[in-house]
Amino acid sequence: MAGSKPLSRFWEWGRNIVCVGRNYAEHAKEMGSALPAEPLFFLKPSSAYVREGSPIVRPYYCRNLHHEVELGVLIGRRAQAVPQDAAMEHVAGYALCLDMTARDTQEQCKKKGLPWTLAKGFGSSCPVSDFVPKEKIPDPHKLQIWLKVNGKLRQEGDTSSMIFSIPYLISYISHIFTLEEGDLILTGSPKGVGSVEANDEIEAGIRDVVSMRFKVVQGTEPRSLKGV
Ligand SMILES: CC(=O)CC(=O)C(=O)O
Ligand SMILES: [Mg+2]
Repeated sequence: MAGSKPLSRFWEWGRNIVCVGRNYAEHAKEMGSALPAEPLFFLKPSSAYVREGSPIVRPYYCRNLHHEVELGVLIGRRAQAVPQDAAMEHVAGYALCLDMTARDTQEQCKKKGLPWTLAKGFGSSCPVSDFVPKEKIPDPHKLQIWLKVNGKLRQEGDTSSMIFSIPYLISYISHIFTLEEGDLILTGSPKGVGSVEANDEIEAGIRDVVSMRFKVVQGTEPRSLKGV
C-alpha cells in the first residue's frame, strides 16, 4: 500500500508519472514542433521506473531509443484544483529523471494520430535518481541539468528556460485530475536529445545536487508475441 512506504522511495509507491512535453523552446524546435500554448502532457505507468543498478532496456520494437533528461517534481500532498500561488506547498521534493523515448515509434504514432504509450511507457522508460527533499533546492527554476553518453556531454539545460513554470504545471494539471502524494511530474526535456545503443552508458545529473548512471541493454521480442 502506498502510504506505508517512505516518500523518499517514491518509485515504490505505484503512483502516476505525469510527463510534460515541449516545455523548452529549443527542444520543441529541434523536434520540428510548434511551441505549445498550453502544457502538453502524457502518462507513463509506474512500472516504468528504474533505479541505478538495473539497466534501461531498449524495447524490441524500437530502432531509435532517445534520452531526454528532465527535472522531476515529487508531489507530497494531494493537489486538487490548486491555484498557482499555493502549488509549491504540494511539492515534497525533486529527482533527476530520464524520459526514455522510442523515437521511431513516437514518429509512427504521431503520423497515425495514435497515443504515445508504446513510445514513452515501456518498462524502464523512467530512470530516476535518489529523492532530493525540497529544502535542498531553494529555487527549482535555477538548476542546471545535464546528460552524458559514454562520457560525452549530450544535454545541458537550465530549468529557468522552461516555458511553463512548476507552479503553473501543478495548478494546470490539478485542475484536470487530482495529483496524489507520491505522483511525479517530469517537467520536459531541454535540447540535445539523441540516440543510445545497447551497451552505452548514460550518466546524468543536477549540477551540485545529484547524479546517476545507467547502462542500456537490448530487449528481445517475447516468443509469445512473434507473428502477432
Ligand atoms: C517530443 C517529446 O517527446 C516531448 C517530450 O517528452 C519533451 O520532454 O519535450
Ligand atoms: Mg520528455
